[in-house]
Amino acid sequence: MANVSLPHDAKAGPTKPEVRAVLLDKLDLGPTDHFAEVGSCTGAVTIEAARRAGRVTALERKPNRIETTRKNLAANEVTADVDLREAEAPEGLPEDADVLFLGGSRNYEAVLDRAVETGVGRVVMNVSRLEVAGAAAEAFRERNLLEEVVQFQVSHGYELAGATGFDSENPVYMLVGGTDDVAADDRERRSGPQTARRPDGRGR
Ligand SMILES: C[S@@+](CC[C@H](N)C(=O)[O-])C[C@H]1O[C@@H](n2cnc3c(N)ncnc32)[C@H](O)[C@@H]1O
Repeated sequence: MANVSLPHDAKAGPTKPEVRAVLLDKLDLGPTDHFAEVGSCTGAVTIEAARRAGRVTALERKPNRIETTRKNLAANEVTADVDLREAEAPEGLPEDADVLFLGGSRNYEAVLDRAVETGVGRVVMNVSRLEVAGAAAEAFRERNLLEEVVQFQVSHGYELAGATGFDSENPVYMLVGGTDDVAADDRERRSGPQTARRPDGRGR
């Protein structure tokens, strides 16, 4: 993966590189895709998306953070047309997005409603708080958007008394779905269906 340079900081983010790697696999962006992002913040995801999609529309509600996105974007090489909007979604969302990423959770139900109305093919949301993850999974299900829930945690090794200890990052809940049946079929073929049950059939 090409490096992302983030010389400018924001109070939240950036989405960590390992999380971005999984996210990019789920977003499955191609050169004809219009990617929309809610909560661009440091721009780490915006930059990665702008190297893969044809167009990017990135929204951020906080003026200082959209400025951070802008500066970090300028410090990196990207190929897409990028439109940065200071807006609180669902305000400012484009009508013709193919892929939507919610990195920020404010108004997420209204954002998902808009995704359904405008027929966004793939929708992915990252959540770090347990209660928000549960409510958001329910909101995806109610709108018939949910295909997969992925939960993972990254730990980084560090030198500990001549051996290796680990520092753990917060777990991430990634909700993956969309309105695009073809894309869903493709993903299912590649990675198997969402398992509501454990392979041993015990359903936990
Ligand atoms: C966890 S940060 C996202 C980090 C980002 N992916 C990165 O790599 O820097 C969440 C961001 O979403 C923004 N946000 C939350 N809800 C939003 C909404 N409805 N519209 C626009 N921005 C939103 C917050 O201001 C915050 O900057």
